[in-house]
Amino acid sequence: MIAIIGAGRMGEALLAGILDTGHDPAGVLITEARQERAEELRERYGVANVSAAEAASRADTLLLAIKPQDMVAALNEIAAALPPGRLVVSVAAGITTAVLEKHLPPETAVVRAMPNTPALVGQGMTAVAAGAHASAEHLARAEALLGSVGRVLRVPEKHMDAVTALSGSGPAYFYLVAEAMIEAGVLLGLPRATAETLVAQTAVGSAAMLRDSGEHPALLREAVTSPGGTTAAALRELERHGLRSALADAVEAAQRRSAELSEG
Ligand SMILES: NC(=O)C1=CN([C@@H]2O[C@H](COP(=O)(O)OP(=O)(O)OC[C@H]3O[C@@H](n4cnc5c(N)ncnc54)[C@H](OP(=O)(O)O)[C@@H]3O)[C@@H](O)[C@H]2O)C=CC1
Ligand SMILES: O=C(O)[C@@H]1CCC=N1
Repeated sequence: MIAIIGAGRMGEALLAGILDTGHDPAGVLITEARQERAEELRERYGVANVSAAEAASRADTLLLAIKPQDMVAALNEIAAALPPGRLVVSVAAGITTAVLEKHLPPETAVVRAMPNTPALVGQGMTAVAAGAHASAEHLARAEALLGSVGRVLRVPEKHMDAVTALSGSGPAYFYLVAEAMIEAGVLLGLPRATAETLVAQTAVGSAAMLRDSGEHPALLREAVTSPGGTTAAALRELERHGLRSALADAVEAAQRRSAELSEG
């Protein structure tokens, strides 16, 4: 039995992705504070909403997808009802395995994970790091669960804030670029629907080549850039506006924020 504590945007992405892989909804519980939201998820996915204490007592694996700011209160609720031998996986930004362990019964196996929302369509990217009491079997169990909704990479925990800044928040950067490109197409006079189709498929195609061609992105970009052509003219403008340093500053800010969240 799996319990997802906090079925907000990330919790739902994981829930949908896990069920899509053929997992029986009867084997998944959710704990959601708002009744209306719980009812919506029950109707959409056929999963039952239970209290944190019931989830803790019934599920072998607890997946914590609540906001970092709500984490300590939720851990205290869970700890009171958690039998020995359970696995607790947290996807909360910034919350270290040490903080999780501190608020759970001694020796509890915890895994800190950082997924992203493309898990919803089975294309997630998750990094995992084991806590002090998680065995190889626990880590493998967390990897199998998150691997059902995309790729999983083991990283040392000291890299988790950087991972959060790059792949956890990363989809938002791509969506912002997509949004800006669509608006630019509209500015050039394209119908909005046409601009949306052109940008979405260009993103999908570029992502597939980036992942599957084995080529470095710089080489893929060069292949698009014909001498004296349109792409070179566009790229000069992107460089002039500091796209690379804007991204470096952005991921540094996200990493700093992730580290701050662990301070409560
Ligand atoms: N969104 C993303 O792309 C990613 C998010 N994460 C992490 O996932 C976590 C959730 O983020 P996100 O989904 O964006 O946020 P949301 O606010 O959408 O989801 C949090 C959910 O948890 C519920 N909740 C709060 N307290 C409790 C509690 N004690 N018991 C049960 N449910 C509770 C909230 O209910 P209510 O609305 O009523 O408060 C809400 O539905 C965060 O820790 C974030 O760092 C990680 C990777 C990517
Ligand atoms: O914005 C956030 O804090 C969360 C963590 C990674 C993506 N979303």
